[in-house]
Amino acid sequence: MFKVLKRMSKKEVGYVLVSLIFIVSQVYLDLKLPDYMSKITMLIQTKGTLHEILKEGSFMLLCALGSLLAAVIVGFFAARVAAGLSRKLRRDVYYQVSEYSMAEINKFSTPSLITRSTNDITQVQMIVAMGLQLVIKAPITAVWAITKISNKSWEWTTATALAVVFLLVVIGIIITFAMPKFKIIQKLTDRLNSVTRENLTGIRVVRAYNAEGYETNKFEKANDDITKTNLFVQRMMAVMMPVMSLISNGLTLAVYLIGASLIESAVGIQSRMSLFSDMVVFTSYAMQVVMAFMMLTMIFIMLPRASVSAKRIMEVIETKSSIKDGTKTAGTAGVEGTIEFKDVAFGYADGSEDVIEGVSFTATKGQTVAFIGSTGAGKSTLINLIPRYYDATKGSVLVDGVDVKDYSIETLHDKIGFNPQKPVMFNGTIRSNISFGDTGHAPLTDEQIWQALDIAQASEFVKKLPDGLDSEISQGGLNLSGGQKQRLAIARAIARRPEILVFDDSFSALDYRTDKTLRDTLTREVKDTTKLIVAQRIGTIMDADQIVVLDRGKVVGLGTHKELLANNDVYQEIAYSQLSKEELA
Ligand SMILES: Nc1ncnc2c1ncn2[C@@H]1O[C@H](COP(=O)(O)OP(=O)(O)OP(=O)(O)O)[C@@H](O)[C@H]1O
Repeated sequence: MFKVLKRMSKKEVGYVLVSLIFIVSQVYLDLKLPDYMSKITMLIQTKGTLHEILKEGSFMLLCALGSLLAAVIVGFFAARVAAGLSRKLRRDVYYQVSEYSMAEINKFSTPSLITRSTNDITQVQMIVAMGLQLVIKAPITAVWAITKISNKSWEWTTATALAVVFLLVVIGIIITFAMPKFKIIQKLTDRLNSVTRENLTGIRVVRAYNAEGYETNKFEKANDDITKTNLFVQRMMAVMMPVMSLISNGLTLAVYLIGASLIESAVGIQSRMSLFSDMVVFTSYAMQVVMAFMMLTMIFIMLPRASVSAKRIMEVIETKSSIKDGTKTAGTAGVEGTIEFKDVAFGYADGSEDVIEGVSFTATKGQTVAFIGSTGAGKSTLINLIPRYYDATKGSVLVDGVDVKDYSIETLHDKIGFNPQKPVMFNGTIRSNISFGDTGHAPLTDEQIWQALDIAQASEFVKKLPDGLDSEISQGGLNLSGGQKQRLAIARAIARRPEILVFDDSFSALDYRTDKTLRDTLTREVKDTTKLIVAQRIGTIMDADQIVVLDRGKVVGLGTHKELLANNDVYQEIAYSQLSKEELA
């Protein structure tokens, strides 16, 4: 929690300090009220004039108004500090996560990162807003009120001390039982998010497989768990409030009982009067002490959950990306467009088995290099090493003759047009999706966008849309077909005008004819661009300059279609399972 608070800006610290002045004034004014009450009581008993009573009453009213004003000002500053801090935290989390490699994102999981940047930050915001008012006010009030009553009758003081002890016991019980529950609430929120997210993103599959019941059970379990935990905590709170009232009312009663016996045993009207006035004042102060402890209890209730949240936020902020940015902003002259893998190995987790081993090959400028292999052979993993979504654990990946680790990430990504296995579309228009991403080139003209769409075989369907390039694309491209999304994603990569184009199974949703036309157009129109193509279909890669055959993470064949068909068992097996001898010839 402390680490989170340290992230406050100087201005916010300034607000806290100013609030401090107003909090002290508020406590001072609140504790002044009983004095006026005492004076008014005395005046009434000693038959003071109406003018005198009104005068004291006006001061009392002014104090109350002053206290109210101070409370409003503190509330205003507290809200500003809390909102400012949470904005900063959201920003810090966002920027940190943007720098994460896939390894860190997988480590936290997407639903957890979403909970951390929303719900967890809200918890911290709430505790800061309330804490600023209560954490500072409660102890000041308690100490100040105690000093005010300590010189009165010891019987009354003892009664107050007993009430405080009771309060501490209640707080202790709450901390012991509720705190562990609060700690798990955030984890349960993560789970609920994860289950809901999975169900929503996979809704079509869920329906198609009549798996609503199964998914509902999963959701109900997550929902029940969080509800039970919340109920437990709320019940504790529900018991706590009446117990607190009981203690404070019991204290008032005790003060009056003690007062009655003290007054009875006092001699003379004057001393009785003074005792009565003391009793009224004491009750007020005692209430302030009890109130202060109640405020502290509120903090104790909220603090554990907020500190768990703060820890979860700091975990994200303090986790550094395993991908360290390099410094180079240019490749070696004369070898532009070259990609070289030198004895590369990679495993997903520390100590886990390598899913890629001893991979070596070179693709030169303008070449098309294809990767083929059975499911899980490591094709996607291999090409993910080029834009450094993961870093090779052994060997090196060179782009333009320079190790990818030595490039600044921005330079490296500017060289690559990467097309992941699942095409990703963003909320916006076709234009915004194609001209997505700053490449350092001038902004794309409509002509360039249409050219990219032409190459990607997407212009035909875009032209048919009523708003052409300005047609809306909904989040995730839900209003597009799988093939349309793939073509737009391919157009986006081409439009970047990169040195290297990487297609991870990007032609799978295209029919054979479109697949062939697209590849022919690519070869013709972007002939100087190096193309790396991962594919399942032999037809897609037959014309490649080089084909890398992968099997269980190892290169088991390297050559042209003809060479591999003649002498590579794995390639032959894949090829003959898809096409006839005549088609392959
Ligand atoms: N994020 C990940 N964490 C751990 N293991 C992974 C991860 N992604 C892939 N793997 C494992 O790495 C191996 C290679 O997977 P990869 O996705 O590279 O195969 P692929 O050849 O592209 O398969 P496909 O053709 O089905 O896409 C598989 O055994 C897979 O289980």
